[in-house]
This record gives sequence, structure tokens and C-alpha cells, in this order.
Amino acid sequence: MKGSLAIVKQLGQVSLVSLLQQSSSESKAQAIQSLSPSSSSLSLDFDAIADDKDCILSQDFFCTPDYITPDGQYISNSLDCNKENIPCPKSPEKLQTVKSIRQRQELAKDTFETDEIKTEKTIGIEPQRNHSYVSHSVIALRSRVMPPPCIKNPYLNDASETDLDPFGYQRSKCAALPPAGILPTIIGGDGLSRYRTDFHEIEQIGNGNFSRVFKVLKRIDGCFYAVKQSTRLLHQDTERRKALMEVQALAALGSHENIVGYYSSWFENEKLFIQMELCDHSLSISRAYKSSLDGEMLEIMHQIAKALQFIHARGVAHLDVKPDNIYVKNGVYKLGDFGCATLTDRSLPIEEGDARYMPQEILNDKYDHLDKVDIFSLGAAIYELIRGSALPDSGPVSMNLREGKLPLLPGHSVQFQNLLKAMMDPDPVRRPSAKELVENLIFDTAQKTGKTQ
Ligand SMILES: Nc1ncnc2c1ncn2[C@@H]1O[C@H](COP(=O)(O)OP(=O)(O)OP(=O)(O)O)[C@@H](O)[C@H]1O
Ligand SMILES: [Mg+2]
Repeated sequence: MKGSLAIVKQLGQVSLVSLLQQSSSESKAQAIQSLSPSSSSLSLDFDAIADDKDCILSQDFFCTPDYITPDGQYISNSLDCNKENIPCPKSPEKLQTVKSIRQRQELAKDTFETDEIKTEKTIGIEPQRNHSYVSHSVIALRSRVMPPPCIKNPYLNDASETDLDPFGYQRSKCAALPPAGILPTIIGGDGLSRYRTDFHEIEQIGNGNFSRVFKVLKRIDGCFYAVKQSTRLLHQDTERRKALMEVQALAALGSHENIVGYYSSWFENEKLFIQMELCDHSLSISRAYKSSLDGEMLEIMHQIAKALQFIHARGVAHLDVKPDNIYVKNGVYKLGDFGCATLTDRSLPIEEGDARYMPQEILNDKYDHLDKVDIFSLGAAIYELIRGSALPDSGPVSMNLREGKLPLLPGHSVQFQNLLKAMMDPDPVRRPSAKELVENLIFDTAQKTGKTQ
């Protein structure tokens, strides 16, 4: 045994599993003790390894050389997920024998056979023992061997489902979303972060009530994107389902010039990540975005009305139209933040957005004309931009607005003020639809006189 330990130390590589399997518990302790003093860089969790002697080493799956992952690598990944460019430890040269290859192949075969039976139970379940690198890898691998179920998008109608059945055997279990515990949450649990692997973070560009938004560079295509991350940990499936509604709405709607572009999304460490088109900034009132020009306000109104016409035609209401959620990119205005989006037929839960921009009927829980809620909110957003200061939550100003009493706006045409008044009419039926708004002659006139250029 002494001889083999000497070889181990000399080669700088350890095959501890076989070592521990062969040794009695007493000789394990001796072996460990004799290793420790001269190899201080190796501080392995031997108890964990001994506990896991029937587990499989990650390298057995990935066909990498047999070596114990240096302790430092695991610790740095698990303690500070934000660190980038952590250098990969060099794998020591491997002494390969035909026997060791065959043993490994058999071991892997056994594991995959076991996985077929056990995967359904392990998906979506956090590993119980965080101290073992081996257990993390096995669990992460299992979730990849058996991909998570497809999720039915509630914003799409089901016409195509008869021919194609992407939900397969899970249909009976999930009418709309998979059952509790099954949504994937453990990406990143093995120390591999999709966010860190695929993107280089440049800077934070936004802050919402529920999320932070970062400007990132995608490593593989060299393009900039915005990635929105939820700030709260989404522990429960119900929370994850709710968060998912935003990406499902974006994905179902498809692309439109006046809607922020959607690329992809994933869960990582119990947070939802959404990769989107990067815009220059939002119209947030905190940026002192004040304009007294009819032309500019008309341009914003016209472009966002087009976005609303597009989503309303697809049966979707945004329910959180406000300056914070209108972004600008190269002079083009885009509607973003679909976190409150719902179906106008009220077949999905309704969560109203920022109360400052909500009409009275929503505060009275009347949801008959959800598309017209967006028209009111757009009117309120435009009014706020003209006013140049944030609308109050409550009080006489907000009450007057909800009653359709819009103060006079000096410097703005009567035609424009009347349109704004109509958009904020207390009766949703009398508000123009998005289509009527887009087709309003005021935009033609503005274009002809060059005001919207
Ligand atoms: N694609 C983007 N490009 C540029 N900036 C963005 C983008 N998406 C979001 N932002 C910025 O990040 C801020 C917060 O984003 P977002 O509104 O989506 O988060 P939220 O937590 O859902 O917000 P809320 O508090 O309104 O619910 C936005 O107001 C905007 O300034
Ligand atoms: Mg927002």
C-alpha cells in the first residue's frame, strides 16, 4: 500500500475510489494521513468520497482522464458563480490500460440503465448533499439524459396539435404546464452556468421590481443582447410558471418592429433568464425624458399603438404599458416587459400592472375590455411624458385622470389633446381600439408636415 501511495503522490494523480475500495477503514485513514502533509494543495472531502463509493465519477461519462477534480475548482465555482474566466485545471497525463477503459464502459452502461428508471424522479429535485462533486455531476447529467417536458404555450391556439404531439405521454398529466416539481431548475447546480458560459456580462442597464437587466455580449456570435434575470429565487413551481408567462407571451407573439425582440430563455439556479434584443434605453421618467413636442409624442403613440394592434389581434393584452416599459432603439420605440401579459378572452389569470396607469374599471375588478386597458395606459404614459414628472399612485390628480378630466396641455394641438382624452375615457367602450388609433388621421397630418420624422 505504501508503494502505491508513493506512486500516487509522484504522479500527482489519484485513483482514490479503487484505493478506498480496497482498503479497510483503518488503512483508509492511514492512506489519507500519509497523503495530506506532502500534498497540501489537495484537500479532498474523503468522507464524501467514501460515502459515494457506489456513485460514478463524472469523468466516467465524459471520457476525460481519471483524476480527482482539484478542490479549488469546485469551491470557486460553487461559492462565487459570478466569477468569470476561471482557468480550467490541467488534467494530468493518464496512464490508460485496456482494462480500465473496459471497466469504465461497463460502469457507464450500468448507470445509464439505472438512469432510465430513476430520471423522472430526479428531474427538478435539488441534490440533497451539496458536499459531493460527484453527486452534482450525476444529477446534472441525469437531467440532460432525460430532457424536461415540453410546456404548452397558453398564448398559442392548439390547431396544430392533432398532427404533432410534442407533449407526448405527459399530456394527461399537464393540460397547460407540467406538474409540480418537474420544471427544470437545476441548470447551474453542477457549477456550469449557461449565462456565464454563453455570455460575457458588460453592465447592468435596468432594474425592475422583479428583475435586473444586463447588457451582455454573446460569446459565440459576438453580438450584444439584453438578458433579464429574476431577482427573487423562484422556489415553487407556481412561481416559475408565473414567471414563464412572460417568455411564453413573447415567444408566441413573434417578431414586430415595435416589440422588443425575444431570443431565448432558461432557468438557472432557480432564476429565470430571458435573452432579448438590446435597446438603447427606456422612456423612464427618471431619465427626465420630457418632451413638449407634439411630433415626438405622436411618434411614440403611433409606434406603440402599432405594437398594441399587433398583440390585440393575437388576443393578448399587455396590461403594463408605461414609460418604463417602452424602450428606444435607434429612434424606434418598442414595447417590452410582458410580465403582466394575458389573454383578452380572460382564459388566463389577470395580474394588472402599475396602478398609476390603470383605468378605473381595473381597480373595480372589471375585466371585460382588457385591450382597452392598454389604450388607457398608453394615454396615461403619454400624458406623464408631457407632464415631465411621475404620475401619483392616488390622490386628486390620478382620480381626475381616471374620470377623464385631463388638464389643458399648453403648446399641444387641440386635435392631439382630444385624442389623448378619448384614449383615457372612463368608459372603455368609447376608447379607440389600437387599430383605430393607428389609423387616426392625426398621424398622417403629422407625417405630411414632417413632425414625426
Ligand atoms: N431589452 C432591453 N434593452 C434595454 N433595456 C432594457 C431591456 N429590457 C429591460 N430594460 C431595462 O430594464 C428595466 C427593467 O426591465 P423590466 O421592466 O423588464 O423589469 P421588471 O422587473 O419586469 O419591471 P417592472 O418593475 O416594471 O415589473 C426597464 O425599465 C429598462 O430600463
Ligand atoms: Mg418593467
